[in-house]
Amino acid sequence: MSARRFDAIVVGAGQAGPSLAGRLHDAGMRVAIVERHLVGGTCVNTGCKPTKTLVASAYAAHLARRAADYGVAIDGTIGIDMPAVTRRVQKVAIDSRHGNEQWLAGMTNLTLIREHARFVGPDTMRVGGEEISAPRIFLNVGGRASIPDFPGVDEIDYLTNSSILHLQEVPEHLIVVGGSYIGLEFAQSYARLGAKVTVIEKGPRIVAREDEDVSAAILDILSREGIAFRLNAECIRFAKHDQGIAAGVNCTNGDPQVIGSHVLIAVGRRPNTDDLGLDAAGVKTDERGYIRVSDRLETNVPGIWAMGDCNGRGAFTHTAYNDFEIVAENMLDGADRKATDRVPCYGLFVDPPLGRCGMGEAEAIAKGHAIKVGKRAMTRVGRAVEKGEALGFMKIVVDADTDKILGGAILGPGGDEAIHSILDMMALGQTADRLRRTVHIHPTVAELIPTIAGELKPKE
Ligand SMILES: Cc1cc2nc3c(=O)[nH]c(=O)nc-3n(C[C@H](O)[C@H](O)[C@H](O)COP(=O)(O)OP(=O)(O)OC[C@H]3O[C@@H](n4cnc5c(N)ncnc54)[C@H](O)[C@@H]3O)c2cc1C
Ligand SMILES: NC(=O)c1ccc[n+]([C@@H]2O[C@H](COP(=O)([O-])OP(=O)(O)OC[C@H]3O[C@@H](n4cnc5c(N)ncnc54)[C@H](O)[C@@H]3O)[C@@H](O)[C@H]2O)c1
Repeated sequence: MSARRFDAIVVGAGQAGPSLAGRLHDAGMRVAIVERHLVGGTCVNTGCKPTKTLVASAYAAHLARRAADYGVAIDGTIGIDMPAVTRRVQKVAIDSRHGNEQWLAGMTNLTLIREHARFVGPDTMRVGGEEISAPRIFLNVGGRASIPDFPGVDEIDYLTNSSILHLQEVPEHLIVVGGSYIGLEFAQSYARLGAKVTVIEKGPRIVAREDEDVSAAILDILSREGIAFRLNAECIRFAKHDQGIAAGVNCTNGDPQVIGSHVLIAVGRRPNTDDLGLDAAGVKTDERGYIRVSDRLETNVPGIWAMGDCNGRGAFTHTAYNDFEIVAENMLDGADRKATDRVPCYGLFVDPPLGRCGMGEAEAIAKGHAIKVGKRAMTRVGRAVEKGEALGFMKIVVDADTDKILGGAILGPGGDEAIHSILDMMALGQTADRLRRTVHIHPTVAELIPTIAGELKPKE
């Protein structure tokens, strides 16, 4: 069988693939983009967009219940129309997906192939009943929920980040396994929509990649909203129960178990590289299946690149998109961009949100930095107080020897936005003293960032 020839093949229409396909197309190439499921990938269909839409509905419910705090009288009870919440969540995802599809359809020299792609050689892939080949292949295959082999897991109907977004009813008692980014966003959303929620986390604290003060503050905020936490939950196991599902949380002490109506498993992601035929192309992965890439995102096989979650260099939409920029500019504009150039950054969209950039205190110390830290509680941030949302804190971590900013964390109203004022200074390699001398708008949460940059204290 002779393969249909293209100038470039992009596998996966997630967060890097379509943008790259667009640039290659505009550069005059004949491009195939292969997508086996939904255009837009995880972020658009089952990740960022629908979850942040759900978070917004949950916030509205929360604020409505707090109306009296603001002197607003609501006559009657606050009800949740879950089918309407889900319709809204799905509409935002579907509109975005359709937008992406229309954009791709508008490219005359681009072919969207709705099939699973698998290598049969270093420049050839099987897609459905045909083979296609190109001198350049770009992998943007993303990842999926990892479902460990918990005892009993096959006997229950569990939810993932994908299926939970279609619920038509508020769960009576949602058990969330995994106390990290995915688990906590859903836990708070469903609690605010009226579910009883228990988070089961095997580690001693939630969001363990964060500094301890961040984990503790988020635990406090979520606990105050009535979410129950079972930490140090070793040997998680499941069984059917008269009232739904029983989750065993501690094998050593026998019985302790949580009985819930629904279980969401959110214990991490795994890359979609196991069914890509990478061996046929000779592309190497690490022991967890992430495709090994150089800083320029080239695999070990010339002519094959890997972008986004599947290369293990980032796990976010903005890192996937930045991967596209790196590959496109290096190839088409003669640039020399690298994944190592970017300052790590992300949000955790519980309410109030956490904005993060660079290193935390623990990481900075572990990497050998002597550090200074500036920190301020949201109770001392005017805008947070005025909004009636004075929860959390902000902090900045600075190298004590060079005064260079190493990282920041803002947990509080607008923390996901305000963090960019620290992030941009870091991207420009600036010092805390330079940040201290900037003037920020009053009254904002970001207004106090120069102030904390001027109140740094040495930290052991
Ligand atoms: C619940 C949840 C919430 C999230 N929230 C945020 C957030 O707020 N902010 C943020 O930055 N990130 C968030 N993320 C992470 C973000 O969604 C991902 O980092 C991002 O989607 C990665 O993009 P990608 O292009 O690498 O992969 P994906 O978006 O996963 O796209 C990969 C595509 O490749 C396709 N594919 C895979 N294998 C093949 C094959 N062999 N042949 C053909 N097609 C294939 C898949 O069907 C998929 O469409 C969230 C993730 C989840 C799960
Ligand atoms: N706001 C965002 O940007 C956002 C939101 C959601 C997801 N994401 C991306 O998706 C990725 C995956 O998120 P996640 O929360 O699923 O995974 P994660 O890897 O961040 O956390 C998994 C959590 O589950 C716990 N865990 C692991 N195995 C367990 C077990 N057997 N039993 C109980 N608990 C267990 C871990 O200790 C950890 O707390 C994140 O790394 C992030 O990059 C980003």
